[in-house]
Amino acid sequence: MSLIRVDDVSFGYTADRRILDGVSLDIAAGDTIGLVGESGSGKTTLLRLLLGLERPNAGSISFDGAPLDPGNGPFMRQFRRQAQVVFQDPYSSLDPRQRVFSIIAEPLRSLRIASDHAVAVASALAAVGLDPDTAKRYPHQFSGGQRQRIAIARAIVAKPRLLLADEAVSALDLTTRIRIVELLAELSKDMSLLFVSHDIGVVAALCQRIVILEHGRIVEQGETANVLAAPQHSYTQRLLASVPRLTLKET
Ligand SMILES: Nc1ncnc2c1ncn2[C@@H]1O[C@H](COP(=O)(O)OP(=O)(O)OP(=O)(O)O)[C@@H](O)[C@H]1O
Repeated sequence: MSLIRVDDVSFGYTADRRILDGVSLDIAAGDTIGLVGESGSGKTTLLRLLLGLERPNAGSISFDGAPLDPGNGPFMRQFRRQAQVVFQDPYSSLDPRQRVFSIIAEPLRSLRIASDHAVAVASALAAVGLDPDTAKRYPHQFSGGQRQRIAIARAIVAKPRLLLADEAVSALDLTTRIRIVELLAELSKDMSLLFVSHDIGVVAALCQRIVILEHGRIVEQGETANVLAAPQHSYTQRLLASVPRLTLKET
């Protein structure tokens, strides 16, 4: 069964401009999906709809078979526990005034999860390959790659079933990017992953399926290897021709 199902969704921030147009997408347990498109194609907007931060103007989104209704508080609390997000910029996404422990434990507090927070934070730090001592320090004491690991630890501390990553490696240098992609690949064994990126090379290394968005419409989707080997749509062909390739082996 679908974890998230997007059914013929259209959306505009204003009435006069449609950003997403008839988008349908299924994310099942265990899926790793790369959502690719040029800047402005609507990737982040789709992610905002998936998070319940915006409502579709037409069509529907469901999670675990139930409508994703931002107005339904108890449902959204359950949903937020199960779907977490990592953003692009590890410098602005972590509160500089809080210690790392408090940052990572934030979803446990806000979702009122009554686990042992110290144990959960230690386990999340271990999962992202950071030393337990990290918890006592502040974000400014870490590099961009380490900060992104902290942001990922926060996203996985409540053991979500779906991780949404919005250009989560784009701000990192090449070597760090490869490490974080490897980390996400490891974590995706235990959760579904929707990885938003303009970088087809990273998606090729990480995602089993690829979805291509052009001007708010899905123009092509399928197994990444098949789509990349024989892109059917002219937009995908253009994207492939213009984006430099990156594979995990290029270290
Ligand atoms: N809050 C907003 N109000 C009005 N228009 C918006 C808003 N956010 C985004 N847009 C517009 O929606 C369109 C799609 O933006 P979106 O951020 O979803 O694209 P994207 O594919 O994620 O781009 P990028 O790769 O540059 O992040 C753009 O034209 C953008 O200007």
